[in-house]
Amino acid sequence: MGIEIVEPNTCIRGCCSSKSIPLHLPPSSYSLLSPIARGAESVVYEGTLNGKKVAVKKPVLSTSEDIDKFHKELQLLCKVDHPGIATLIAVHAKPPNYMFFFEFYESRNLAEKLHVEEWSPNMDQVLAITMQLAKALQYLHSQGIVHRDIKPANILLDRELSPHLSDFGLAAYKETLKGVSVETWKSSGKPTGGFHKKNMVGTLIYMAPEILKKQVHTEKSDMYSFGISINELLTGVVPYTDLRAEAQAHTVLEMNYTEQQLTAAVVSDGLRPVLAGPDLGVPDDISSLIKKCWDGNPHNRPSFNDIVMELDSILDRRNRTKEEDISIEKFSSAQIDNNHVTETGSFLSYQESINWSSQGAQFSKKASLAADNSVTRFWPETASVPSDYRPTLSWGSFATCGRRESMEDTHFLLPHMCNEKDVHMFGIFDGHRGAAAAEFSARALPGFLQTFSSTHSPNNALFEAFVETDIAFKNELDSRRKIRGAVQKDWHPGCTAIAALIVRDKLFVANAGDCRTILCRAGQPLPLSIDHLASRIEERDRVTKAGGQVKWQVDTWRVGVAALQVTRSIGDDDLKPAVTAEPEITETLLSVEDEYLVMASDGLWDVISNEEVVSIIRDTVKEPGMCSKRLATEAAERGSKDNITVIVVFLRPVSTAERIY
Ligand SMILES: Nc1ncnc2c1ncn2[C@@H]1O[C@H](COP(=O)(O)OP(=O)(O)OP(=O)(O)O)[C@@H](O)[C@H]1O
Ligand SMILES: [Mn+2]
Ligand SMILES: [Mn+2]
Repeated sequence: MGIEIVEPNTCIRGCCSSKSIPLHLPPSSYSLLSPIARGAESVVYEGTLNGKKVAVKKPVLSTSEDIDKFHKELQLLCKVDHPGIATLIAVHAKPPNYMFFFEFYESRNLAEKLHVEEWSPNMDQVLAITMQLAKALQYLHSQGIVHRDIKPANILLDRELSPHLSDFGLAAYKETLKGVSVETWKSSGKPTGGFHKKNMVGTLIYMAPEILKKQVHTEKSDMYSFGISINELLTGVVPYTDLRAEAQAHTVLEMNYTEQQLTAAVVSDGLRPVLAGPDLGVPDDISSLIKKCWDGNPHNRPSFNDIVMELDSILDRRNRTKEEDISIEKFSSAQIDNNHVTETGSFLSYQESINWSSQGAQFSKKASLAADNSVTRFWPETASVPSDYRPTLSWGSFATCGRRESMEDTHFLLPHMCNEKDVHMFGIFDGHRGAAAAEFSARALPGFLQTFSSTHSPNNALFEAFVETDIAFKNELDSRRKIRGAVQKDWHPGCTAIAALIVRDKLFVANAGDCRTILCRAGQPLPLSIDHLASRIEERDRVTKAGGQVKWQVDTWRVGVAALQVTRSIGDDDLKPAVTAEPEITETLLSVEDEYLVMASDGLWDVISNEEVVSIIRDTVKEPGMCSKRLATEAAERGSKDNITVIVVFLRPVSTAERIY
């Protein structure tokens, strides 16, 4: 890229040097644009270097130990060069600015790709990624380097979706690890915490049992994390938050465990995530390779030389059977074509075949197309004194139909909405009289919000988005009602809805119905919505004034002939306008005291109080998906009879130490 290497090309201490990577940059050659990730140990920016888009990793350096760490990471990065490893282009290794400049990888990290975008790769893509990673690790190990933090969040994908291993913050030379063991440490007499922080590195769910047992970290632990990560790639679920639990693993997977219990289960009971198997179309040879990688005994795990060889022969076998398949396919598709004409009409009835999600998505698409025409951004920064505070988000969700036969809850997760780095939105919809309204709204509402973002304040945009979603759904139903037999005339599906919108340091929660959002602030739950139930006097009055009927029926106050318990909703057009779609909205200024948000459908709040939610999370691995699952499972155990959907959004970075214990 034509950056001149200024001799001597060494760091200021002289411990790092490189022939090809410039270690000194003229300040005019680079600039930092916006931050794209805030980790526990660094901030990663999008930036430019000599006009080229790059990722700039700027470690947080507060102690001299941190600076040692920077030099250690740099020494390693100067040594490695492999297509499966994130490419270091240049470095600024002089005080006060310590920065790594990396090739920019456009398609995010694998964790976001799988769990935020909900990407489901096909088997060819999985195998290509697995092979490239295995080769990168084979190379690293051949150089005597152990990575120690292999996990999907540290696997970056380029445009072609090829993986590049990144984050050498914990990597080390094999021989330097040999000196550290529980024995040598014990004699030094330091408190236990120090040992854990320094040596129990990585993220709990990817950690090999020997590390959890506080034995020494060897290169064999990389194979373990590799196995867990590839299994996650195949199943698409975060380890131990799996719905597809097999009977034998089920007891522990009920999520009734704390970090310590999970550790104990992994170490002593040999607990592992549910293995990707034939039900997902995963061939046996791949399943058994994963099993070998996560064997409890490090000596039984294959080396990366073995793994690459095994993958080679798996790919080989696959290519051969593919050739056979193609000839079979040609034959059978010809047959289907012949039958096609006679078969029409024998499919599902029309009513069943309406896909309400995609109807909603169409509205969303139309709305966003309209919004794209204006160049305006989402609520651009105004002149009025904005605070510097920006929450650092991580999010996860869990949804289960619980004891019900069908699932009528839906939700959406839209962090960094429309590529706005400081605008995020999350929502839950709890359907009744069918799932149609919930399915429609989860897709339509974000699109409407977007349309109003250029003309309305966040408050008003949320309000209008709820109202417009309700109108769009009614129109959609009405037009179906005109087609004979399309939908039943007396069918009036509805849903409650809650949406949380974060715009920089402000949080807006809009609610219609009995989903609920709480904020954990300085360890205490702060409710951000009030349930709209007919049992509330104000709501009962409002409904009656608007022409609705509220009666005590069976066990509680209910609205109309439909006997609805909630007094606000989207849909329910037989009860409009009394049961309004107009939300109540709260506005909260966020600050460092704010820890996380919990949003959930009434299936959770029926049996768990706000305070209990906070104390359960206190006791759970600080991973939002796990917290969500733990809460939902707890609610199910306590006898909740409803569908349960939970979203947890952390607002502060969770340090590596907290993630472990
Ligand atoms: N070269 C890159 N191109 C695009 N995105 C990147 C790049 N490097 C890092 N990122 C983004 O920044 C995130 C954090 O990077 P990295 O893991 O190197 O930082 P960290 O501070 O060590 O984080 P952690 O909290 O995981 O220890 C990555 O998960 C990825 O989303
Ligand atoms: Mn990382
Ligand atoms: Mn790191």
